[in-house]
Amino acid sequence: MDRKKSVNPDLIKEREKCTFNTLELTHLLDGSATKTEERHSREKFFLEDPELQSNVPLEYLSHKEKYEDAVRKACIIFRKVQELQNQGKGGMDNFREILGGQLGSAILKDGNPLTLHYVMFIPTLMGQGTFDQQAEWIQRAWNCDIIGTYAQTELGHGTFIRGLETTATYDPATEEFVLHSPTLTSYKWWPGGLGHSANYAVVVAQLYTKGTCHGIHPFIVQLRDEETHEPLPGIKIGEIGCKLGMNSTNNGYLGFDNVRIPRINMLMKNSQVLPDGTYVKSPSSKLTYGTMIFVRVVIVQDAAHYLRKAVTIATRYSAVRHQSQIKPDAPEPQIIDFVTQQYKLFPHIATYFAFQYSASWLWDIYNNVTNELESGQLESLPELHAIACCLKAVSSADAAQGVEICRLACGGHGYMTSSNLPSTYGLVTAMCTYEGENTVLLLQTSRFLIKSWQNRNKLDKLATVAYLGRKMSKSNPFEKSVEWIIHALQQTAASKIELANNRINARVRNGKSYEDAWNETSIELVAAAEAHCRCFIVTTFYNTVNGLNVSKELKTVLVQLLNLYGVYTALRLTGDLFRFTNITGQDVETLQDWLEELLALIRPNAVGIVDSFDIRDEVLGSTLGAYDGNVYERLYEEASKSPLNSEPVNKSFKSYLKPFMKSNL
Ligand SMILES: CCCCCCCCCCCCCCCCCCCCCCCC(=O)SCCNC(=O)CCNC(=O)[C@H](O)C(C)(C)COP(=O)(O)OP(=O)(O)OC[C@H]1O[C@@H](n2cnc3c(N)ncnc32)[C@H](O)[C@@H]1OP(=O)(O)O
Ligand SMILES: Cc1cc2nc3c(=O)[nH]c(=O)nc-3n(C[C@H](O)[C@H](O)[C@H](O)COP(=O)(O)OP(=O)(O)OC[C@H]3O[C@@H](n4cnc5c(N)ncnc54)[C@H](O)[C@@H]3O)c2cc1C
Repeated sequence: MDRKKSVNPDLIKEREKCTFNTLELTHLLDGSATKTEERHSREKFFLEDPELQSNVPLEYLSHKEKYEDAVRKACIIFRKVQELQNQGKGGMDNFREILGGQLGSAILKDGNPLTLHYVMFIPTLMGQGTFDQQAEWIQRAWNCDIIGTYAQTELGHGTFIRGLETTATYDPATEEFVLHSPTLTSYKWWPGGLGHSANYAVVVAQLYTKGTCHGIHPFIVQLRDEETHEPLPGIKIGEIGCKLGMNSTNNGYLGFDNVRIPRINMLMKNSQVLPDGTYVKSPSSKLTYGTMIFVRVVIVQDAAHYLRKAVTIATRYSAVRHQSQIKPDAPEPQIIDFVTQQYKLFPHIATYFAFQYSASWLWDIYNNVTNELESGQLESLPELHAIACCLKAVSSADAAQGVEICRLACGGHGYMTSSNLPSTYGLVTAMCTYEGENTVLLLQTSRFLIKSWQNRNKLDKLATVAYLGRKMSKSNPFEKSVEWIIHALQQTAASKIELANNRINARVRNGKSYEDAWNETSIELVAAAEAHCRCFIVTTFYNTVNGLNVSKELKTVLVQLLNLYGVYTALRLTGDLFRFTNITGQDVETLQDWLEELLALIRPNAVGIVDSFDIRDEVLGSTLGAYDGNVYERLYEEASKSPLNSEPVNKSFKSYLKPFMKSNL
């Protein structure tokens, strides 16, 4: 971070007030001082590369130019990643940062056309391919001799993947599969990089052999000539057009007209088609869905990273922006001194920590369960699926809302693209839809919760739902503590699950089918899954902070953030607490007082906390959030980049305005 330039005096004062060592927190969040150093050197390596600089702000480029610039940069980025990997530097961290919201979105502000190659194509080859298939494909993919994507969603179906229409029909005479798109709605639609970047794809299609449909399976399909990049015969391919955000990701469409691929291109780790067409079943049909779990897991971390960028921008801006008056005749205060402003910002700072700790927990569990699956143990898969679904849903939804609140907290200047908040919102809100639409994912979690509730006496091995098996008391006396909040959230989640279960049963007793009863109860089921997830996030935050070995000063701040997240969550669910715990109106006032106390306690450290995130100015990419706080100079400088300002009079004056003004005389 360049700290030499003149820094806004308000930010200097804020930094002097900070009561803890910001570097200690930076190291804690990175994992260690060495990890921080590695990150700095990685950032320098990428961000100071002259080939990765942009002269013209992205917004002023056409759709085509944006794509072409993104491909150019993506190639440079991944050449550099390969360089680092070859030097044995960084491993997985390089991918995490360059593909995710931290470093990746600094260089490719509106998405990376090669992300899917790394985040879904290679992981699917690894997770679904046999050893032979891995040997054949992974090295080529890894070297980027081929570029792939993950083509699952179709025009007609994204959520209900059992309803996909693309067919892969086995022909034993030639030992080939014939891929076909029988309808317009069966065209693949959405895959990142599919439009013009990828030449291969993992295509998810309905497998037919010996006249029987065996459901959806993944196939490796070549789409374009490896030399000329021309689409292969029978392949109809293109880009789907402009979107709310992510306009450089080259999302594409794809149709097949009886395209033949060799038998060995079906990914056969879990189920196989033998040369004579005999189908060998997978130990679990859900193993085909493995890549989706992986991506949901990494999205939680990504959502946290985008949120911390947004709160850094809005908090620094709020410290340098002066507006209005709190007392007559007093100077205009920093807007961060308005308690409503603190309420907009600080709970989202705390939320970042909450998501970060849940994301780390989830990543570890994901790796454990993946190892178990490798050795044929499938027992933990449903719990992993359930917790990954709700964490992906809640973290993406809250991060999107948090980014939008940060934008609003920056007033008019937050609406400028140069604040980087609109584009960050575009990237984050997409997460609510991709990799499983959030409502749908919460319903997946509630499926697991209902089953867990029905088996609540046998839950000892299931960590995330263990509380359902404990006797909980509605009369647990109120205390101003996170322990009480966790207990209240458990009570709430358990009661909501129980109620939803009872409502389904009642509907079934009244003659409804289980499926209709489920649909009629689905508002409550979603609410139950959300309550369960929020309870999990607070509990994980609590367990993590309690287990940390840090200085007293830093611990104090982390406990304040934990308390703030807890009380903020509890107050968002006040109605539920009245229904399911013995809380009184007086207790809610106590919680409200506590929230306000915490905002005041966090206020002197707010800038220090976001400084500890140690996000370089280039990564923030914001006129409002830079370390030096020179907001107005940056806004003015950015305005000068508008192509309209390159000439004093635009030609439209002569063509339209002047004749129009004259004709009005
Ligand atoms: C060396 C290699 C280098 C590579 C390194 C890479 C490193 C990366 C680092 C990280 C970088 C961080 C950056 C992140 C950036 C992320 C950017 C990503 C961009 C992504 C773009 C998005 C891509 C996509 O959107 S792809 C398409 C995704 N599509 C979906 O998600 C579809 C959603 N629908 C479904 O999942 C299903 O259809 C579902 C679940 C809704 C219903 O399925 P189905 O009808 O079959 O099931 P049910 O009948 O409802 O249930 C049956 C049963 O199965 C259980 N189940 C369902 N799903 C799963 C699962 N996934 N796993 C396990 N079990 C599952 C379900 O619960 C039921 O169980 P029961 O017991 O019967 O109740
Ligand atoms: C930016 C972006 C990138 C993407 N990248 C890829 C990619 O690389 N590869 C790929 O294959 N796909 C990709 N997708 C597709 C994405 O995975 C799907 O859009 C997503 O899974 C949602 O499916 P859908 O669009 O069919 O929504 P729908 O299912 O049609 O959702 C519409 C509404 O219906 C509701 N709904 C649907 N089913 C149910 C249900 N069972 N119960 C209750 N409500 C329901 C939803 O809650 C939602 O409100 C991408 C999408 C986006 C936006």
